[in-house]
Amino acid sequence: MSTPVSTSTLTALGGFGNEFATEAIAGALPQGRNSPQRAPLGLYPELVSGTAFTAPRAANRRVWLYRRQPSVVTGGYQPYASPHGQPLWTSGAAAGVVTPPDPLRWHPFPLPDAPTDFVDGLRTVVANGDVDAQVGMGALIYAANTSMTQRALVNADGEMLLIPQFGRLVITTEQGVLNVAPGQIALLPRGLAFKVALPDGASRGYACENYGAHFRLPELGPIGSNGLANARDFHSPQAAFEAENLPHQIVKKFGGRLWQALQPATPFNVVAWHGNLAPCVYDTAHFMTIGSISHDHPDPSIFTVLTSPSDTPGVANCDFVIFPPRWLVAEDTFRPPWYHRNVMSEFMGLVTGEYDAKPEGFKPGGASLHNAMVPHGPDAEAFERATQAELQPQKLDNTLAFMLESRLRFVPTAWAMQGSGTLEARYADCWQGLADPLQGQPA
Ligand SMILES: O=C(O)Cc1cc(O)ccc1O
Ligand SMILES: [Fe+2]
Repeated sequence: MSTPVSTSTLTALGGFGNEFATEAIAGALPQGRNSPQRAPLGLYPELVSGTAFTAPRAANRRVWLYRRQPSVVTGGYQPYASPHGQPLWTSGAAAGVVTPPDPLRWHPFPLPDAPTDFVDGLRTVVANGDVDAQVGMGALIYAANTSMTQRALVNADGEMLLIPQFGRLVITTEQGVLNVAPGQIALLPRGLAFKVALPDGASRGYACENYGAHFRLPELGPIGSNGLANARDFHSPQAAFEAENLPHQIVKKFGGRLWQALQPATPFNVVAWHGNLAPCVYDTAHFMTIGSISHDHPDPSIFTVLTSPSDTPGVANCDFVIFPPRWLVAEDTFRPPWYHRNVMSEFMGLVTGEYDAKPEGFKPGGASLHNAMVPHGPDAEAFERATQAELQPQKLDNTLAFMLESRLRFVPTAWAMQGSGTLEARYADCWQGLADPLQGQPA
């Protein structure tokens, strides 16, 4: 059942993947059946299936919408062309360039000069898999300065995880309104219409377009029944619809391409809904972080917020992992990440502050890529600092980095490698200062 919870801005529904029931007009939700002969208020029932009808009950996700007009009224689509064009939101491995076996890092991505909204401000940085196979994901950056007003986005290719880096987002969805600030994340189901307003003006952040299985909370194993991201801290909106029924352009991502249609009425016309497929917001400040209280640096899987599984148990299509403020107390331990090579591929971004493995070179609004088996770890400066430090309890504060980790190698786009102008030319040099301690000693 849905539990109403109060936040400062709205009364939201607490829980992850819960069976919620919400109505913007009392009595709008049918009782005892999903599709009565005549639904209350004459509304149209519409079912959105986020999983196959026959998916196991524990994984099954769907929502019933009760709306003023069903979404079939949108009508026909044309290929999308905005005033500025949007060829830079590409999908899957096939749309990328040849992937070098080097570690890659990007300076903060630029903000637009011209008026640019969320849709036109999206850029694919790296991607893997294939939208039609429902496998893989894209890691994107958005940089925008204009609110979407009479324009909505529908992504049929994947769910979208938004990670604002600066500037708040107000996201109007078919199922209600989400307020998202940096430090928080939003998860928007595949196929849901939404539009993004920017109350602070300019705004930048990261997006994960997940073509694969729904993000879910990870298993907790020996951690037990509490911890990491707790289900109750995810908030879905109450049903809300736009009173002003204005025409909207619908931009649809479908099969790796963008399409547009003009409909005479708003798609944000859902008066009531019930189900377990819903957009939600999560504040990373609520993450219950676990770490070593003896010695050694644990695997970063302890920081998993959400995971999109693949067909192989334990091998993720995508893990969304955060590095939040936390205490370091491990004794006789090299505290930053170890030097490593990983069969999984790692894309990282920084929302705020410093990341302990790269205190200087990795900047908020930038990104890094360490693909499968690409060696990486602390830069020479971080190594020097960590090996010399007196190991007092230390608070890593005012910081938030994240990682999108995937079983599939990430392929950078031409925009990431050239167009953005932000690829660091000599990232790998950050390790050149790592001296050989046996240099000069007799063999
Ligand atoms: O490479 C990185 O910075 C991410 C990372 C962090 C960590 O604590 C352990 C392994 C790992 O890949
Ligand atoms: Fe790593």
